[in-house]
Amino acid sequence: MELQLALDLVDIPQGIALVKEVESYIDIVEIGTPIVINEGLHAVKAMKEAFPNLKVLADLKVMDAGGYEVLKASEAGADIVTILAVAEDATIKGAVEEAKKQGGKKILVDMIGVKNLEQRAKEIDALGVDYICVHTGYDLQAEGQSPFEALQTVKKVVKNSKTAVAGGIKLSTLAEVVKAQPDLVIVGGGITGEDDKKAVASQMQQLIKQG
Ligand SMILES: O=C(CO)[C@H](O)[C@H](O)COP(=O)(O)O
Repeated sequence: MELQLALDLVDIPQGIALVKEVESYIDIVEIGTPIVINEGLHAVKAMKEAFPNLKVLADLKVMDAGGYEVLKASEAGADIVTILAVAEDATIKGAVEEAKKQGGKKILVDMIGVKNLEQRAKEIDALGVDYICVHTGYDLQAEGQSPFEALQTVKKVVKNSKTAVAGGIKLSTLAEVVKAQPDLVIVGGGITGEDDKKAVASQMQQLIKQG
C-alpha cells in the first residue's frame, strides 16, 4: 500500500516547500487539478526536477484526447496521469496505449461522478488501466459524503487494476481505509491542513505499513 500526497491549493514554491517537509513519508506527490489549471504542466516539471526520486502524478482528470494529454504530461515528467471514468472507453484506451509508449507511465482512472460504480469499475478494469480510484470530491465532502463504502464496492469487482481511494481522508479515518486494503491512499487536506505535517505524514506512513 502506498501513500500519495495531493497538493491542490498551493503554488509551485509552496508545493515544493511542503513536499520537503514530508518527503520521506510519501511515495507519490500529486499535482492537483487546481495547480494544473493555475500553473500548467510546468508544475509537474518543477516537482519532478525537485524530487526525482518521488513518483509524480498529474491530476489532469482527462475527459477527451486521452493519448495526446498523456503524451504532454509524460513529457513534463509525470509518472502517473489521471483520466475520468465517465470518459469514453476510446479515450481511456488511448491514454493506456500512450502511457505504455512513453515507457511505463501509469494511468489512474478517477471514478468521481460515476453512478453505477460496480458496472463501470468492471468495464474499466478490462481496459488495462493501472489504478481505479474511488473519489469523493470536495463538493460532496461538503455534503458529508466519504469514499469508504465505494472502496469496498470496487474492491469486490476489480480483478486486474490496483485500487486507490481519495476524498477527505484524515489520520482519524485512515485505519478504516487501511482495513479495506486499497493499493494507494491519497491524502490532501489531511496532511496539508495540519500544523505538524511531518508528524501526521509519519503516523500515516506507519499505519499504512502496518496495514
Ligand atoms: O482530486 C482532488 C480534488 O478533486 C483531491 O486531490 C483529492 O480529493 C484529495 O484531497 P483531499 O484529501 O483534500 O480530499
